[in-house]
Amino acid sequence: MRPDPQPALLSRREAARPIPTERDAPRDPQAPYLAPHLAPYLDAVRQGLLMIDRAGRVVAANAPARRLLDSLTVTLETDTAALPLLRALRDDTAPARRATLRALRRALARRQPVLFEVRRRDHTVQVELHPLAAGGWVVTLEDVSTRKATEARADAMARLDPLTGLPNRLLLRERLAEALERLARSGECCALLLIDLDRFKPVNDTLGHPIGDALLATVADRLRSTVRATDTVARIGGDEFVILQAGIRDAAGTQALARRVVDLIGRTYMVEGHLLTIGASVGVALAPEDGADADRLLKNADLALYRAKLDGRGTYRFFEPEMDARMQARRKLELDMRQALARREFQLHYQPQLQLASGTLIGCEALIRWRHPDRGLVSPLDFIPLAEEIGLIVPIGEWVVRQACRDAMTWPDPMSVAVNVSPAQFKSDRLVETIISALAGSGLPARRLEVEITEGVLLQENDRTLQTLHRLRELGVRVSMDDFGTGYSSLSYLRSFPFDKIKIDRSFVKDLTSKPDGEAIIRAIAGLGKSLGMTTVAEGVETSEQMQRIRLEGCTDVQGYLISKPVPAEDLRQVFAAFPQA
Ligand SMILES: Nc1nc2c(ncn2[C@@H]2O[C@H](COP(=O)(O)O[C@H]3[C@@H](O)[C@H](n4cnc5c(=O)[nH]c(N)nc54)O[C@@H]3COP(=O)(O)O)[C@@H](O)[C@H]2O)c(=O)[nH]1
Repeated sequence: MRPDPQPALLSRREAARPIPTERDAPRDPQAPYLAPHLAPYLDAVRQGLLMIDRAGRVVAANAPARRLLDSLTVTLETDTAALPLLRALRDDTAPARRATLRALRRALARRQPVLFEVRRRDHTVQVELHPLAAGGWVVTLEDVSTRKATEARADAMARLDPLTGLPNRLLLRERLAEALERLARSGECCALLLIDLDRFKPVNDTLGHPIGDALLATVADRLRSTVRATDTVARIGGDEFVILQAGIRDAAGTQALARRVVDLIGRTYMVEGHLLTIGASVGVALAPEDGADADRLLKNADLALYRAKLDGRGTYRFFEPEMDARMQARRKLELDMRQALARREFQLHYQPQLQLASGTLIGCEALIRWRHPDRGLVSPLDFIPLAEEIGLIVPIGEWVVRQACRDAMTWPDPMSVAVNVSPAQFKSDRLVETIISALAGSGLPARRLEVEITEGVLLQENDRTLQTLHRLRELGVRVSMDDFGTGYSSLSYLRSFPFDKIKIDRSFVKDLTSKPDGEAIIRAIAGLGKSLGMTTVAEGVETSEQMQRIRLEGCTDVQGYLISKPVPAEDLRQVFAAFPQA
């Protein structure tokens, strides 16, 4: 069969007709120029279909097209002129309408395809115009309401935290941008309160994630309950929340809110039968004075939060410009420290320890120094805390152990070397392997190495820490408890691990001559060491009188400026020569 030469939607007779004018157009809405035998097929198509002839008139429409136009409250009459019809497909909002009409006009003039959406309340119809090579247009209409609703729902979900239902970081940023824009117009202020939960991690780690999740949901409820409807509470990280306080006149209201947050979060929780206590640290930045854009405000609130944590947590701090300067200095120190190892800027000084009974030197404590290219010799007090915080203490500590073992190999046997080991090194899992490799690499016998730990080490993950200490002891390495008497539970730690040595903190030695109880404390510690079979070293001995008293109280060893200040490895030979050999 030969193909029909006529356009599919028109009968031969109809196609041969001249293009109707508005005046002579038939007015039967149910009878467009659709070939009757094709109508059922085209009516069954899901999309609406309109044909516009060269003269710009709608010459064919299927049933879905009519239905869709109906839903948009646009009446399609047979032989309607297309342009007014398209104009009637206006969006509800003026800017969208203008944009659509502009796009339409341009497309019609240039005979280019064009696609736009028409929204009427809960209806959205997508309209697409395709120019035909022979003149005229095909218009398709499609109801995209469901798809649009699904997209809108997904869009909303992408802006919410699924656990708490609070806005997430994305939505917070949008709200913050809106608030900052309003602020520029209205002269009002807004505040950003960055909230970090204190002691949340142990809850998660010890009781499991379901309890942690339930706790976070309750925290979210408490925060929601304490803000106004115009404020935004968001969750932007595991245990990080933000309150965007909008439309404030001064900082007093923000201060009251920050105080309320700290108090509210610090109250006890009952979660699935567990009585829990956590806390909150809050950093506050005000706009516009602390920043007129979202990034700066968040950064400054973070600096204030850092300060709140440094000041003991469970409190709030407002941003102050000096915080930024301090943070910059800290960042510079961090950058320099990261390079210091590779540039060999660290060095070890050694401070000898004297055995009182024999009068001989029995070993030295290794104390790190940093020879900074601009700042000169930097005290460990100025960089070890930061190195611990950022984890750099692990590689630095490794270097200390290796270097100390190498140096101690040059000293007379049985002189030992003591190295300070930080809590972070215990956490890293590498400590035992590092020590084994440092001993093997240097040839130093394990009995000549001593590890000094403080209470901070024993405070963390007790079982694992004790396991590590026992492994070191099995190797033959000695373990001593540093700064004894300064912590909360020094005594109880003596029961948890059989230390070889107790180092009495130098504050007790300082008090020896000035406070009446000074002597009694040193006597008690020395007695304790003796009964437990541990040696006792008094630190910070600066005068002969102190040494005399310490000897009388029963301490076995001393360390301090009286014997020698910490000196570089190359100066040790001189120090050793001043004392009798063991
Ligand atoms: N994790 C690591 N910590 C280390 C390392 N090296 C040092 N440190 C710790 O830094 C703190 C400060 O050390 P430093 O400035 O070296 O001070 C030590 C001595 O110089 C000082 N001392 C010794 N005798 C006296 C004295 O008679 N008077 C006086 N005023 N000070 C004296 O005491 C510090 C030794 O303390 P301790 O470690 O408790 O024995 C300090 O906490 C170091 O531990 C390192 O490599 N890793």
